[in-house]
Order: sequence, then C-alpha cells, then structure tokens
Amino acid sequence: MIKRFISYYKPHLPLFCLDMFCALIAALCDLFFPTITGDMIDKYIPNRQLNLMLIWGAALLGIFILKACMNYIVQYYGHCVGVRMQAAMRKEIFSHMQTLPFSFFDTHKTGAIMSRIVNDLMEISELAHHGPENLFISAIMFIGSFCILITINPILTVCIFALIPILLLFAIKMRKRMGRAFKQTRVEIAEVNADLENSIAGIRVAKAFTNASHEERKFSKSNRAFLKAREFAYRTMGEFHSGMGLLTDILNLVVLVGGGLCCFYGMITTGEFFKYMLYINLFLTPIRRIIDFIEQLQNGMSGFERYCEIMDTKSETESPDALDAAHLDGNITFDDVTFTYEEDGAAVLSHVSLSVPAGKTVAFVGPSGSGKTTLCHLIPRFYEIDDGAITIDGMDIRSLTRDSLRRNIGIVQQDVFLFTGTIRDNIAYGNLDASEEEIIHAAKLANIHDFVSTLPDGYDTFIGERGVKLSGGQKQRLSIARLFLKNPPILILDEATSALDNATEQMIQSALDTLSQNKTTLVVAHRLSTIKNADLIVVLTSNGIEETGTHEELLQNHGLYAQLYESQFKNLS
Ligand SMILES: Nc1ncnc2c1ncn2[C@@H]1O[C@H](COP(=O)(O)OP(=O)(O)OP(=O)(O)O)[C@@H](O)[C@H]1O
Repeated sequence: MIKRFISYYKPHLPLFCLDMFCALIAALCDLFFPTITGDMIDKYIPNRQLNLMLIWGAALLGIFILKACMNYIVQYYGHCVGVRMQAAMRKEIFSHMQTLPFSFFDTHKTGAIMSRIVNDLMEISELAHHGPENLFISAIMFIGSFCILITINPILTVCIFALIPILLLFAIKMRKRMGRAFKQTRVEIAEVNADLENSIAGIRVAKAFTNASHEERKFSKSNRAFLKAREFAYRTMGEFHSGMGLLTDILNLVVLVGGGLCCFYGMITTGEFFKYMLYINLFLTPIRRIIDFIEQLQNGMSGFERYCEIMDTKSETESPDALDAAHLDGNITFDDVTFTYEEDGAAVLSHVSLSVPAGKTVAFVGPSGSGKTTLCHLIPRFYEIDDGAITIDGMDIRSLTRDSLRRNIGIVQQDVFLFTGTIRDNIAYGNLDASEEEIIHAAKLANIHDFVSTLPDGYDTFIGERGVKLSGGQKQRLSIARLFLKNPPILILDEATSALDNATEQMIQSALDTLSQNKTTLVVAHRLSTIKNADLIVVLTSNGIEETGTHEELLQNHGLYAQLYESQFKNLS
C-alpha cells in the first residue's frame, strides 16, 4: 500500500525535492541556536567579548531569516504537492468511475462514494504533504541533535537514548488501535453522507408524506454512529498523546536532574548544561513530529485504502479486438439469452430468443417485474448476459466497443434524468457539437420549442437540479429533443408516456413517432393502447416469452395479451 502511495509522488518529484531540501535547511538552521547560546554563557559573557556577541547575534538573525524563507517554501510548495496529488487522484477516481459497470452503482450508495472522493482524498493530501516532511525533518533533527548531545556528555546521552525504545513500543501499540478507530470513522462518515444525499434527494417525498421526523430519526442514527466512532477515535488519540506526553516529560526530567548533577559535579559547564537542555528540546521535537506523522498516517492510509478499493474495482472490460461499429442498421437478435442480476440469484431472463428486424417497432408487454426493462438494458450492454448471445446486424454485441454500440442506441425513460443547467445544455447533451440551429430544430421536432419560446430566458432558462423547475411532460420532451440530436438507429422507449395526461401524451407520442421513423424501436409499455400499431408485440412473463404477434393476432389468440387488453379496456369504459 505504501509503495503504491509513493508512486503518486512521481509527477511532482521536482517540487517534492524542493520541499524536502528546504525542510532540510530549515531543520539545520534550528541546530545553531543552542550552540551559540552555550558559547555566549561560557565564553563571550565571562570574557566580555562584545564583538563576538554582536557577530553571532547578527549571524543568528541571518539564520532565522533563511529559516523563515525555507519555511515559507515548505508551507506553500509542500501543500501544493499535496493538493496536486489530491487533484490527480480525484481525476483518476472520477475517470475510473465512468468505466465501472452498472452493478457497482446498484450496490454502492452515492453519498458514500462522494465521501471517498471528497473526505478521504483530503486526508490523503494532508499525509502526502506533511508525512514525508515530518519524517525527514525528524530524522535530521534526531541525528543532528544526537551527534551534538553525545559530544557534550556521552553517558547522559546514552542513558536518554536507552529510553527511546519504550517510547517507540508504546507508539507502535497505540498506532494499531488508532488505525482501526480512524478507519471506522471513515466508514461511518460515508454512511452519514449517504443518508444526507438520500434525504436531500427525497426531501419532496418526505414532505409529502409528512415524514420529516422519521427522516430525522434515520439521520440521527447514522449521525450517532459517526459520533460514537469519532469519540472512540479521539479516546485512542487522547491516550496516545497523553501517554507520549508523559514519556517525553519523564525524558525531560531525566535530563534536568542528570544534567544538573553533571553540572554540580563539574563534569559539564553551566553553558553546556543550557546547551544540553536546548538540544534535548530539539531532540524531543522530532518525537512530537513523529506523533503527528503517525496520526496523519492513520487518517491518510485508511483514506488511501478506501480509495484503492474503488480503483481496484474492475472496469467494464473490452475485448482487445472489439470493433468500432460506426453505423448499425438495427437487426437485433436474442439467441437463447439467460441473465441474472446477482451471482446465485434467480434468473430474470431465461433462454429468451427473439428477432427484431431493422426499422421495425417491437413492443414488450407483460406483468410488472417480468423483465421488460432488463431485456432492453441488455442491448446497450448495461449488464452482461450469463448465457446465449445478443447480436445486432449479425455481430455479437460483445465483439463491439461499448462506446460505438451505445452511440447507436437512444433511450427514453419514464423517469427522465436531466442535468442541472440550462435547457440548451440539456438538449445539447445529445450531441455536444450541435449548433444553435440544430438545437432549436431538435426542440421543434420534440414539440418543446413553443414552450421554450414563452420563457423569458428561452434556451438559457435554468431548469434547477435534475430539472425540478419543469413539468414531467416538459422534462420528457427535453429528453426526446436530445435524442433527436443524437439520432441513433436503435431506440428504446421505456414507458415513455405512461405517467402523462392525454394531451401531453399525444404531444409526446407524435414526437416519438417522428423520432422512431426508419429506426428499430423497442417499446416497453403498460398502456396497450399506445402500442396497437407495433409491428410485433412480445408478451413477457416471469416464465419467458409467453406469446408474440401483432395486436390483431394476439387478440385472436385469446391468450394473456387479450386478457390484459380486455381488462384495460374495461377499466377505461
Ligand atoms: N439493478 C437491479 N439489481 C437487481 N435486481 C433487479 C435490478 N433491476 C431490476 N431487478 C429485478 O429484475 C426483475 C425484472 O425487473 P424489470 O425492471 O426488468 O421488470 P419490468 O418488467 O420492466 O417491470 P415494470 O413493468 O414494473 O417496469 C425484477 O424482479 C426486479 O426486482
């Protein structure tokens, strides 16, 4: 894991080296002050050497200014390395997410994913910057002060260093405990974010059901769990800090008493005693820095582990010799297709065989949950089939690149997703290079242009988050307009008109009729009146395809379709 983490420094190596170099100089600057102080007490003051006092004073001022400059570079460029690594990782994880299969998003909560991308990467950035710097400066100060301390009084220095393993043992033991505690806080904050995202996205439903207090209870559960995890993590941190504090204080005490005794018996001068005390503090600084480093390491590494979990999730793989299908005619065949959503789960589609000729309209009807939507989602390879084959124009869809396959397919769903932005942005999503005229033409074909013209800001109207400022029918027509721009040869209309009133339905139906001209169209419908003119109607049940035929043929069959049609007709009359 550490090796993998280090590899992210590579592109920022020059800046990182500058940061480390400046940190080294800043650390070395600190080593002068105790020596000069000792010399002042032992030599310059007793010998009344005013000149040397002033010279060394001026030299110290120079050293302090140099240290300030070095610290500025460390603070500024060091943090730059951290945030640049963070930005690169964020870009990488975002790009990787675009390649993850639908099943990943079916099983992971949006808020939890966002938590990984935002919170975890922030901690990683802190570790990336402060971690190596703390470790490096500590090493320099540790070695530097040790070398000086040993020249002042070797016996006392060896005694003090003998206490270091106790400090290290304590730190390592506590580190593991803190690591587990901080990892748990990451898991819990991801839950808080997931609950937040869910509640905010569903705020209208919550209000409609007057379930605000239920939402609060739900949220406070994850909030409490996070609080508990955080409190436990702080407890381990408190134990660690106070334990380390006590041990370093004891170390100070040993130096004070031991050094005082050495001074008392004339083994060292008063100036050397002062110098020794100051160097011991310099020597304790790296220990404090290492404590900070351990904390950053816990936070950063638990974040990095979670980052790697997503990065290691397998992307949608493409066969190396996959073809780029520039334009498909749209002859679709299902050949003995079996599909299951989850491993060891029940098959949603079992041994389904079906042929859809290019340019024809095929409608799928049947009971809820029989797999109509699933069947349509297999064509653009949103999910991979377990058995059998789906071909388009005689080519197995697995032999085509997903991008080229999906470029040839357009989907209109009942539950339209629009992006936060303007009407123009959302229509242009169908073809990012479309001109203004093409956008307006698509809007006219989708029967939405007249409505847009009545708006004060026209195509620049901001439609709110997910198009919240538009009606269901307007959203639907916008989604159709973007398909006019995309103009794919294969269309999937998944209950596109089922939730609309008659007038809107007619407006959308006429737009869809125009859109589906000369295209292979697969329609999933509950209202059978909308699919009477389909070239083929497929009745799907949980047992597979129950019957196929035209509207008239199926009515004459007196099978499931006829029953469904009669029941809907009775309900209407
Ligand atoms: N992403 C998913 N993960 C797991 N199971 C799923 C998923 N999507 C659908 N299912 C299951 O697959 C079955 C078929 O669902 P599908 O949406 O294809 O049915 P449908 O015929 O389109 O239903 P409806 O007419 O109600 O829209 C259902 O039992 C459903 O619970």
